[in-house]
Amino acid sequence: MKIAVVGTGYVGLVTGTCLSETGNEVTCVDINKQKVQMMREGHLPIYEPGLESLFHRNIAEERLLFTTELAEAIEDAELIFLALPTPMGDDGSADLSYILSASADIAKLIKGYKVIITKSTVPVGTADKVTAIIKANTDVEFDVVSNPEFLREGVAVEDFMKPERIVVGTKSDRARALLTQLYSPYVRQGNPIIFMDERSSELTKYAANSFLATKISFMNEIANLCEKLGADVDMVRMGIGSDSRIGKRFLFPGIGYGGSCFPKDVSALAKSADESYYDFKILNAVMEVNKLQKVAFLEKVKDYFNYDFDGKKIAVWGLAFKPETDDIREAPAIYILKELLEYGATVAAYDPEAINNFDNYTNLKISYGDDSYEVLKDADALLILTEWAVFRNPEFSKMKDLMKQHVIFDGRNLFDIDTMLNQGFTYNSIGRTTLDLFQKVEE
Ligand SMILES: NC(=O)C1=CN([C@@H]2O[C@H](COP(=O)(O)OP(=O)(O)OC[C@H]3O[C@@H](n4cnc5c(N)ncnc54)[C@H](O)[C@@H]3O)[C@@H](O)[C@H]2O)C=CC1
Ligand SMILES: O=C(O)[C@H]1O[C@H](OP(=O)(O)OP(=O)(O)OC[C@H]2O[C@@H](n3ccc(=O)[nH]c3=O)[C@H](O)[C@@H]2O)[C@H](O)[C@@H](O)[C@@H]1O
Repeated sequence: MKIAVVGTGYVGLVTGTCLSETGNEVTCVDINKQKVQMMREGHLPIYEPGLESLFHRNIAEERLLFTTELAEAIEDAELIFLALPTPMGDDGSADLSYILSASADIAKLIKGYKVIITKSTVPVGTADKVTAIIKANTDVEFDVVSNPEFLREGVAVEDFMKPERIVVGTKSDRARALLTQLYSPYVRQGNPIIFMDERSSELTKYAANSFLATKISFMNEIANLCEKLGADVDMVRMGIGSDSRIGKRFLFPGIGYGGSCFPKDVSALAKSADESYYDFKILNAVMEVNKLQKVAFLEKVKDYFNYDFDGKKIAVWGLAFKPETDDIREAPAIYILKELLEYGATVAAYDPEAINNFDNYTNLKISYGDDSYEVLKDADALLILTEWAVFRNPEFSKMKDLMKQHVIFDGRNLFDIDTMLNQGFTYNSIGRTTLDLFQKVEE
């Protein structure tokens, strides 16, 4: 099939590449000229495990092309995917301007039947808006389909190639047949393509992200309670996760969810509810808990140093909002590092992939190391903010040789508490240790 993908970010580039992998001819279009040039020269603009080999293979087979010209991308394509940003607007709702203006541009260019497919996360009613805009600009036949994407960064290729489900919102039989044909290679293991109306499909995406965010905020509150009650959240997590009605996944407490999606999507759903005069109480609590989680983590650090970071060096492991990505959008590290600098600390940070993005985006006056150990030299404490695999099994003796004070604040519960105490570290993690325990260790 001939396909156009509009927008080549984390979703568009993975979608385009994975659709070309099953033999489709895909042209990806982006307004960012530098990015398109880079991809034409065979370089990936993002770090995403497993993407590079597929990207090179399909470029070499001439099934994956890149352009800055919308007209060129959509000319022969029957299916046009919109993988454009839908960022959080000033009032917390989803900003649809990219989607609506691209739809108008597409409408002015199409000459024959097209299916315009929204992959971006968009509020309920967007398919209707896109349909109205296209209708106002062309007499050509078309269908608008909602096809939300559920991939996770870091495992995006695997998620796209073997999705647990594909959701398609359309009332058109013609579009349904085309999408069934397109996606059949991806559901050979029997995972369903779930067809529904456009509005239900649009809401499914927000409901999924909001439910996962709710699980995380719930566990963060359980973790906070564990610290007050002297319980261990990892034990509680295993205890409840083995109940299949609850499930093991997305129960990890930490320093709050980040990324380009959960924060904006939970907010957008709450805003949609508001606009419909529905008070979605749970969502408001989910956002509030998330906002406070990183604040509470930092509060422990501030407490430990009596709010005085004069002459203190803080080492940081992890800047990305999660491991296996270079994405730093809404990463808790941004808030935490800004605050540490405000309080006068010197900060040295290491992340395997996200340093460039972090530095370009925040421009903070911190130093960056080439590896986990470099940043530890003379550090008064280490903060672990992202659970990259490379941090999981460090040489503790080497760490101690480098650090001035053997203090670790672990925002991702990477280590066993007894091991850390035996190694001689003052160790604080999420929902497992309390400041009281610190004091005991020091006595
Ligand atoms: N990042 C993720 O893991 C997931 C994101 N989504 C949703 O997918 C959508 C896209 O997200 P990302 O890929 O993360 O965004 P992104 O910000 O990484 O990429 C968007 C791309 O669109 C390009 N662009 C902007 N205006 C354009 C135009 N008029 N024509 C052509 N290209 C244009 C930008 O230059 C950029 O390359 C959002 O709605 C997001 O909520 C859904 C599932 C997963
Ligand atoms: O709509 C989207 O963009 C995507 O959002 C999330 O994917 P992603 O943001 O890539 O990452 P997740 O693995 O979901 O993690 C999100 C945040 O939650 C945090 N998290 C996750 C799981 C957990 O148990 N605890 C926890 O704190 C992570 O550290 C991270 O900051 C969803 O998992 C995807 O299904 C969805 O397609």
